[in-house]
Amino acid sequence: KTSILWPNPKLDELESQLYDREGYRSGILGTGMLPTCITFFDGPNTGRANVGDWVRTAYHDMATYNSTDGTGGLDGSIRFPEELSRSENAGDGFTNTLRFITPGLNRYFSVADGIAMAAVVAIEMCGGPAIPFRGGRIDALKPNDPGVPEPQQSIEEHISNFARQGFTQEEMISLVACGHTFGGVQHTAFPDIAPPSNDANNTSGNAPFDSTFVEFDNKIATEYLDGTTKNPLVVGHNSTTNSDLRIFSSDNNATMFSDPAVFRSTCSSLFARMIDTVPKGIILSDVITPILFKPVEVQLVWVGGGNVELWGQVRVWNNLPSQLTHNAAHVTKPHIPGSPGILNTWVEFPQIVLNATESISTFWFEVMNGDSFTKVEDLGGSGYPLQDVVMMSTGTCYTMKNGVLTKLQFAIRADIQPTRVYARYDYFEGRVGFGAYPVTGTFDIARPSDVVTTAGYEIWNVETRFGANPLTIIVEANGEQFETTFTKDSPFRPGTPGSGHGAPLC
Ligand code: HEM
Repeated sequence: KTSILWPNPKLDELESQLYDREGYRSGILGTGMLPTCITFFDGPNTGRANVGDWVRTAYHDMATYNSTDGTGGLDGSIRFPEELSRSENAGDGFTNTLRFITPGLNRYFSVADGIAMAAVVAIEMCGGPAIPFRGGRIDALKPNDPGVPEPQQSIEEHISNFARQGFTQEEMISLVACGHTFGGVQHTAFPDIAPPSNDANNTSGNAPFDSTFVEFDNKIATEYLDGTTKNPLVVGHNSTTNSDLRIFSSDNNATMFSDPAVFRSTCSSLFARMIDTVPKGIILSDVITPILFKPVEVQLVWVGGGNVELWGQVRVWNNLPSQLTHNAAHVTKPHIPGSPGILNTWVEFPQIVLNATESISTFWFEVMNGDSFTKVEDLGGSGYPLQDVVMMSTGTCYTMKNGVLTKLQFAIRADIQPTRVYARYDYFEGRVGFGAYPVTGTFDIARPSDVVTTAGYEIWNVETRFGANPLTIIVEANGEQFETTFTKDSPFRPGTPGSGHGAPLC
C-alpha cells in the first residue's frame, strides 16, 4: 500500500537503507558485511565479526521488554551509558554497533530502526533467512529498566525472564539457538567464561558458539546434539555459566532439532518477533519490500535564466531492463551497476530543460525489457507528482571557511503568498557511540530584501551556518506545505552519478 505513494521520504529512506546494500548510493549497513561476513568494525585479527555484535545488540535492546505493561522493547535505549554500563550488557559489542550505524541515521532513520535493520541485513547477508522488516521505531528518551538475561542465572529465571519478554520456553530455546549461530564469548568481556588467547588472529579471545560463527546455519544445534560442540555456554569449565546447556536441554532436547529448513523458518519468524517487540503505542509500518523502479531525488531545479530542469534518477531493483525511457525521450545506458549481490542499478534522467513559465506537474517513465514488452511506470496512471512552488537552485554553494557556511539559493513561485518559509535540518543529540540519536531542528527564513523576480519566480539568497545534510526548505502557503531538500549528494549537476554531485564550493 505505502509503496505506491510517492514521494514518501521516510519509506524511501528505509527502503534504501534496507536494500541498497553495496555500490553507488549504498546505505551504511551492507558495508558492514562486505567483502565477507568476517568483517569487523574494530579491525581484523580480533577474532570477531560485526554480525555477532549487531544481532546481540538487537536482542539486548529488545530484552528489557515487559509484556505485562508494554514498557521497554526495541527502542534504542541501549545507547544510554547507564544501560551500557550494566553487567547484563558486558562487552563492547553494543558501542561497536552504535558507532557503526549512527553516522547513517537521520530524521527518517532512528537508532531503534537502525538497530533492528542492522540485525536483519546482517543475518540475511550472512546466509540467513529473509526477515520481514517494518519501520517506525521511535527512540526512547531514557534508559529502560534492567532485564537482559545473564549466563549465571538459573533456568527458572531464564524461563520467567523470556516470558516477561513475551516468549514461551520453546521459543526461548529456539531464539537463543538462532542468535548463537553467530559470534561467541570474548575473553575480554567474559574472562571467567572464555579462556585467554595467544592467537594473533584472535586477539579478543573469541570462543565461538559453533564452528561457523559468521554464517547462519543450524550447526549451533547439530554440534550440540552430536556432542562435538565447543560452545563456551554449553561445555564451559564453569558449569554455573553454562546457560545454553541448561536452556537447550530444558525440555529434554525436544526443541533442539536438526532439520535445517525448520531451523531457518523458525529463526525467521522469531527474529521478526524480536525486532517487532517495541514499546506499547508504537505502530510499525507495513513490511517494507523492494520498490522495483524507484525514482530517486527527482525534482525540478532552478538553473537560472528563467529555466528549470527535471533532475533525478531511477533505481532499478536487482535487475537490468534493456532500456529505460523517460517521458518518451530515449535515455541513457545505466552507468553505475551495483556490485554482485543485489544488483541495483541507477539510471540518470537525461537533461530536460523547461521554461519556468510552462512548468510540469507530473512525470512518468517506461521500462523496456529484451522481449520488447514496454511497461509504463506512472503510479498506476496518475503520474509521479512534482511540485514547482519551491525549487532548489544551482546557485547554492558551500564555503568551508570558519566552519561550514551554505549560501542557499532557491526559487519560490511569485504568485504564492507564503505564510512561513523555514528550514529543517538534522543533527545528533549526544556523542556518537555514547547516547547520540538523530533529531530535527528548524529555523525560520525571513524574506531577503534583495529578492529578484524572474520568469514568475522570486529568487531568495540566504546564508546559513548549517552545512546540514540534508537541509529542507519548506514553504507554507494556503495551509499546505511545499518542500525541497538539499543534500550533500543532490544532483546539482546532471551527469554521471558519483561525480560532479553536491553543491559546489562558492
Ligand atoms: C539466556 C539468554 C542468553 C544468554 C545468557 C546469553 C549470553 C551471551 C554471552 C555471555 C555472550 C558473549 C558476549 C561477548 O563476549 O561479547 C553472548 C553473545 C551473543 N549472543 Fe547471547 N545470550 C542469550 C540469548 C541470546 C539471544 C536470544 C540472542 C539473539 C537472538 C543472542 C545473541 C547473541 C550473539 C549474536 C552473540 C555474539 C556476540 C559477538 O560475537 O560479538 N543471545 N550471549
